[in-house]
Amino acid sequence: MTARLRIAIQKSGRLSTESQQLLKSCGVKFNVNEQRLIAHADNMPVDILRVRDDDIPGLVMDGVVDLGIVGENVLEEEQLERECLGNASDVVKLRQLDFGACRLSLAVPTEFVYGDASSLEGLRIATSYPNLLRRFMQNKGISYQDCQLKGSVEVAPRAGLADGICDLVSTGATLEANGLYETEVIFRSMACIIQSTTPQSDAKQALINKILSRVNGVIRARESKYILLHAPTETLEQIVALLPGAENPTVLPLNDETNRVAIHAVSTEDLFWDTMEELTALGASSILVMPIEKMMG
Ligand SMILES: Nc1ncnc2c1ncn2[C@@H]1O[C@H](COP(=O)(O)OP(=O)(O)OP(=O)(O)O)[C@@H](O)[C@H]1O
Ligand SMILES: O=P(O)(O)OC[C@H]1O[C@H](OP(=O)(O)OP(=O)(O)O)[C@H](O)[C@@H]1O
Ligand SMILES: [Mg+2]
Repeated sequence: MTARLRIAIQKSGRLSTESQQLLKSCGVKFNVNEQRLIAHADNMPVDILRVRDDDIPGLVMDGVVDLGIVGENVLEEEQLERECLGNASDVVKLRQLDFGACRLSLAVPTEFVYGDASSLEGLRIATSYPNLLRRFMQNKGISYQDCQLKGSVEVAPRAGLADGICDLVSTGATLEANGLYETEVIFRSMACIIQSTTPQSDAKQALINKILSRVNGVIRARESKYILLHAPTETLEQIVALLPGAENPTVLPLNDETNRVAIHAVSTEDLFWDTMEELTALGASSILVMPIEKMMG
């Protein structure tokens, strides 16, 4: 009997819904019970472990689970931490995913006059990412005082705990709400899927390859659109040139029309309103932009 593949995802937080959605889109059928930390897929030998995101890199590095979905920020921080302690920190990053975009940034109170990172020389910086912060400051040759907090880092300056912070930013709304401004990006991050370096049985590796190939297909499909339109033959070339990434569209005749054709194309990018307007100006009509559910080959 094949041992079940174990995949760790965040239990609840910024990555949990999209991690579950991604696996479901790859055909892994499971139901999450809020009380249970493990969900068994009923159509594949796959178990989903729902844990704190900070624990995911370690679980993969230690071979407790086979795959994990986690932010690159958390992965990099854990790798630096383990390297610092002289512990093994190997994982294989299978691919970056298309969600969880954020950046780890330095930020200071609005009234702080910031020139460059050396403005923080000798000051206290609050962070949940002490290793990423240390690497950045060491590379710049700047010394500072470390104030490690697990959460609510943004309130540290106002609470008198620190002079600046190093924390995750996406829209910047949290910084603004706390009277801080972003001064320096030290790490850019997306969610990623990682694999343990522990050798797998052939059956398990085949299942990992299958899931990865489906992940690739799901993400390619999400990044693509199926476009249908009618075009005058005389502006056909200009119209095709406007369709992003659609090098070889299908061109079909229209019933009872000699000077207009139908174009079917897969575009690797979304078609924005501006392009739609340019297409119409070139005589295109009946323009349909449709989502693609799956892609392969
Ligand atoms: N504002 C954001 N926008 C997008 N992605 C984010 C944002 N903040 C964090 N992330 C990404 O999502 C991951 C999880 O963020 P979240 O805030 O849910 O973590 P957490 O509070 O540490 O959760 P846990 O309880 O699992 O430890 C982060 O490590 C980062 O990769
Ligand atoms: O720039 P913004 O769009 O405001 O996002 C940044 C905030 O998002 C994350 O926290 P989250 O809201 O996930 O809550 P948490 O602090 O409980 O993890 C992060 O830790 C920041 O606090
Ligand atoms: Mg966490």
